[in-house]
Amino acid sequence: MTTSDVTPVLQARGLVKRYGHVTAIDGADFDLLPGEVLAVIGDNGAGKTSLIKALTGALTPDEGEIRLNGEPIRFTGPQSARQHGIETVYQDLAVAASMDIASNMFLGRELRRPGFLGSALRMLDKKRMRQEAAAHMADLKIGLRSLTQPVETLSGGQRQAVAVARSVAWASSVVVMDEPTAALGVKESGQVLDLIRRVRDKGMPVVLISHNMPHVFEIADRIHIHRLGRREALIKPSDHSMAEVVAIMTGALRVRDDGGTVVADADAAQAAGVSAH
Ligand SMILES: Nc1ncnc2c1ncn2[C@@H]1O[C@H](COP(=O)(O)OP(=O)(O)OP(=O)(O)O)[C@@H](O)[C@H]1O
Repeated sequence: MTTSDVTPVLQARGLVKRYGHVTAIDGADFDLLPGEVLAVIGDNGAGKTSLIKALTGALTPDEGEIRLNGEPIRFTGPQSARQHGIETVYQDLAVAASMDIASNMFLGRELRRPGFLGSALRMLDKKRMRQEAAAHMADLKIGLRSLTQPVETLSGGQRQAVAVARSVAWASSVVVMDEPTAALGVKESGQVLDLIRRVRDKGMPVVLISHNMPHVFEIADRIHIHRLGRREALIKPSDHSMAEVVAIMTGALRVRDDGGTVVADADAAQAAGVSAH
């Protein structure tokens, strides 16, 4: 079976978003296949954030179509995307620092005690939240000593693991991660990359926005290269060198339909030390 036979989990065609005279998304396409880690890369200002916002309901595109599991869909906001199983892990490690790990897993989706205690007195079912949080952590092989520990006592990598586990627990279709290793050291980044692999191996497709080319090459099944508001290329890391990918991202090389490259800007290609093939 080729990739063209598979229905993408999340797909976009011809997305456009204008802010006054600035066109942040300029006819962008997007395809995320089941079970893959798709890296989204591009220069500063290329429009990655805007594209991801459109795909996660945080902005409404002016034009174009989004499909979820083959069905056209319109998100009315981030909540609507979440209801459709799309969870986003934001760059700023969006966790409530003073709350414990289990409470963070259920932030905004707290479980109430059964019966009157929950429905009338709104009492939380802390025991069940801890049990379920522990099960999710174990499922992703995240080793944390105690789930009653406040998140502020965790390392950056552990916090990121909590944020990832939370989104995986609630996602039924897609997990989007915005620069998940940006704030982390080498060892912690490695642990988060391992975690992303485990998420993928559970069958959950991951969209990974990253500026870190070694991380992208280490973990991505395919790379969506964004340039000037649209998808410039969709490639496999095994088919291209890192220098080529950077050259495609900056416009020095262009990808042909057969996957080869042509020089689009001779000076820039020479400066980047790449040639067409
Ligand atoms: N709310 C907004 N109002 C006006 N212009 C915007 C807005 N959001 C984005 N833009 C513009 O759209 C373009 C794309 O921005 P976007 O943040 O999507 O790029 P990016 O690839 O994510 O960049 P970076 O990697 O630097 O975060 C930029 O020129 C930006 O200034």
